[in-house]
Amino acid sequence: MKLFKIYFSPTGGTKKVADLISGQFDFETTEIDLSNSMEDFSKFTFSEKDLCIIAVPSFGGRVPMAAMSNIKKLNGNGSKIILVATYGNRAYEDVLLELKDTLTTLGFFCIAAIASVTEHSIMHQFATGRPDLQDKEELIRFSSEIKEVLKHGEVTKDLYVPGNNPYKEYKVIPLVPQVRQECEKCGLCATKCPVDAISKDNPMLVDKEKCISCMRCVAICPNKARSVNEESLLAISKKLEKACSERKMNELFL
Ligand SMILES: Cc1cc2nc3c(=O)[nH]c(=O)nc-3n(C[C@H](O)[C@H](O)[C@H](O)COP(=O)(O)O)c2cc1C
Repeated sequence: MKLFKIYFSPTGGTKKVADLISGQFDFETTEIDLSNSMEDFSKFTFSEKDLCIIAVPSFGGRVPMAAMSNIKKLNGNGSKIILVATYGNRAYEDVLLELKDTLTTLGFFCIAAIASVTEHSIMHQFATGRPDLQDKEELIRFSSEIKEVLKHGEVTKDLYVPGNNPYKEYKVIPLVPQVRQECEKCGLCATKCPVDAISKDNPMLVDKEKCISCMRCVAICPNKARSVNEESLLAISKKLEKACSERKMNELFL
């Protein structure tokens, strides 16, 4: 059995979770980074003998569009798949259902789903430091349960995952990171932007229409030259404080 670890992880939280889960399976592993705009996603071939793990963050309760457009280039060919939604302690709403619907149509067999809380990539005061030790133990336990089900061939035919269809309408978060003088135009952000929103010739130039506010450029800038507007951040944080503050649990659907 081969394992494919497929993820969209602009700031690394989702990848941490995907790494943790895939690390529990002792199979030869191929990584597929859905944020790599240079990748040819149609080249990957899966079979009934394979196991895939797909992990994406909740962006407004939906699968990020940039991830979805690359997911749609995959061909499952009967491969089993574990669905993972990460979220910043507010809600993941329709992410697992959207993943399940899409991947089933693409020929994958959804055998399990996990919702995992990870530090909020915009408002870091929510779910700070997660996945923490307790999360890690839970994710390892979830993986063991999935392994048991696989071992005994007791996989459910029609996996239940929460969510609504029609899916929640995606509301764009109006937070395009700004560039400050510290920018040395090294171009790292332009190379790593999942939607090519930053000019490679002049990284000070950002296409606001293309930007998905994923915060990758903010997270990876070696000079910390990118940040979101403090006032807007404060206003959004205040709005979400109640919904995000109480510790949410990770969940397993089998
Ligand atoms: C544009 C955007 C929208 C988000 N929407 C939600 C949301 O609806 N609910 C939530 O709990 N967290 C939300 N988050 C937080 C992310 O889901 C969470 O931080 C995730 O771990 C980010 O993954 P990454 O570290 O792999 O980039 C959002 C983050 C971004 C950047």
